[in-house]
This record gives sequence, C-alpha cells and structure tokens, in this order.
Amino acid sequence: MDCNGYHQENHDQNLFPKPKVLVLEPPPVFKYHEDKLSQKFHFLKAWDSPLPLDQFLTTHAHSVQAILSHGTCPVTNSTIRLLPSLGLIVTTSSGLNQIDLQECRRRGVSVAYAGSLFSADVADIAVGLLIDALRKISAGNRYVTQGLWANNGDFSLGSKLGGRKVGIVGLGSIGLEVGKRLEPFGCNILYSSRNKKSSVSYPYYSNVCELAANCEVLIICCELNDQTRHMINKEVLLALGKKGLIINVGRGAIIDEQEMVRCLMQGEIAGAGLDVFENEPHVPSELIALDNVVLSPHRAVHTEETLMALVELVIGNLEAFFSNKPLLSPVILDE
Ligand SMILES: O=CC(=O)O
Repeated sequence: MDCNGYHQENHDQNLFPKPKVLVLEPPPVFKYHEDKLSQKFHFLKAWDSPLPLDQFLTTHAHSVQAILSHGTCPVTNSTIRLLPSLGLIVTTSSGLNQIDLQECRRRGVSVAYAGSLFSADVADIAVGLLIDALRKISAGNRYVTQGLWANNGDFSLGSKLGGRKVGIVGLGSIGLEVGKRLEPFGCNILYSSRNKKSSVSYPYYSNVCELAANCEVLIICCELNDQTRHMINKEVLLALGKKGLIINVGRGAIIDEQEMVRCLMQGEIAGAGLDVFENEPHVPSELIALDNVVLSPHRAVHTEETLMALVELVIGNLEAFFSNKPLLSPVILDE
C-alpha cells in the first residue's frame, strides 16, 4: 500500500476500502459507465445529498483527496478551499474554463483532463454542422416532415461546400482535425490562433476580425478564457458579413450570443451551426425559431466509443494519483 492508502491489486473492500472521490454534479459519463467506475472508487455524490453543498463538503472535507468533474460543472475556489486534503481534480472535459486553475496552482492541486481524446469527434460535428447549415439538411427535414413538400411548397437553394473559404479560430488539435477534414472537400482554409503554426501552410491572421473579413465561414474551435470571452463580437460578425456562416464547437461564451442572435435575425450574417451556448442548457428562443440555424445539445464530444476510452482515462488518472504515479493526462499549470 502506498502513502495515499491505495492498493492497486486489492479488490477486497473490507480490507482496503475504495478511495473516495467527490462528485459535485453527475458527469455525463456516469449515465453510461457509473457501474464500472464504482467498482474502483467510492463516489461521494454531492448532488444526491440532502445537505447543502457547503455542509456536505465540510462533512467530508478531510476524506476528499480527489474530485471527478466535467465540462459544465464549476469547481470554484470556495469549493477547493473547503477541501484541505484535495490533491487532484479529474475532469472528463477537454475544456478547463470551469475550474479555478489559479487556485489549483496556488494550492498545488493537480488537474487531469481529456486532452485531445475528443478532437476527432468534435471536428466531425463541426463539419456536420457546416454541411447542414450550407445544404439545409435539418431545414429540409422539417420541410418534409411538416408536409410542406407534399403541399407543393418551395424549398430554398443551399450553397456549395467546395471552394468555400473557411476561417478556423483556434488551430489546436480540434482546429487541425477540422482543417484535415475540410481540405479534401475543396475548402480553402485560413486560421487565427495565439501563434502562427509552422506545421501548416494555411494563411494566418493574428486578428480574428481580419480573418472574418477574409472568409465565408468561421469555425470556432478555441478554448474559453479571459482573452477569448466574447471575442466574436459585433465587429467580427459584421466583418464576416451577410453571406457568412458561424459554426461553434468551442464554448458558447466565446461568441457574444445576444449580438449573434441580433445579426442572425437582421440578416447581418447568413446562418449558424451551434453545439454550445452561453447559458446551457438554455438556448435563446430566437435561435430555436430561426430556420437558418442548426442546433445541437453540446454533444460534439460524446460518442459511444470515445466515452469508453474516457472511462479508461478517468480510471487511469485516479489510479495513478492514488498510487503516487504520474497522471496519464495532466494539465500543465504554468506559473
Ligand atoms: O465540451 C466538452 C469538453 O470540453 O470536453
């Protein structure tokens, strides 16, 4: 047994109790794989307790060494401060905006995340939303299922994907996968990113507004942080222009959602394909009513296959932590 009280080969709960892991809100992975996770760890379910959160945390304060979190579950500095034994936060997300990383750094709490596990799945959805928005697949589905086709209605023309100038905002692992998929369709890829990438020959724009002015589609693939919050504002949307489409698989708050809704309603941009929203699961009713908008419930990251791989990664990270081994997918918390 190691100093964290964890014995990897042991399965006898009576002799060696399972390590306790705090869960603030049920992560989506619980819905499918809770049994598998529970074979290894004892989950303290804050949301299931009649106690108010603070009281629940205070009750378990000294026994919580690890938290299992997910993309829309905030782990705030007040939560971290109530847990003096906390050493690890494992999030099932690639995004980290929901965790107070500064407090983790200050306290020496490690963080593990999904890394690029979802990048291919997210890129697939980005391309799917783009094709849907251009070729009106969802709108066509509504047209048929609402009986309009049978009633000799008129269905408007879509636009071609090939030859389109696509601006990728954030050329990390998701953005690169999006580019890789769209090149064979004959799209011209441009991008903006914190830094110019030597691995690609796509034209680079350090300014997102200039990128928008030079492309017909913007695909948001970057992370949400203080620099990117509302980075896609009125100026960028107007630069994208009346024929422009916006696709978002990053985080809702990267776009000024109110401004985007206004631009869509007033025809200042042509359409949108959105997997993420500012205030999930709330989606502005104006977006729901628009026929030129394709909506998806923040599911770009979830496929059966990737969730299986995610469970293994979560288990691997927790086991590594409780046996004092290096984490499988650590977040590097810079000074
Ligand atoms: O959106 C989900 C994630 O960040 O993994």
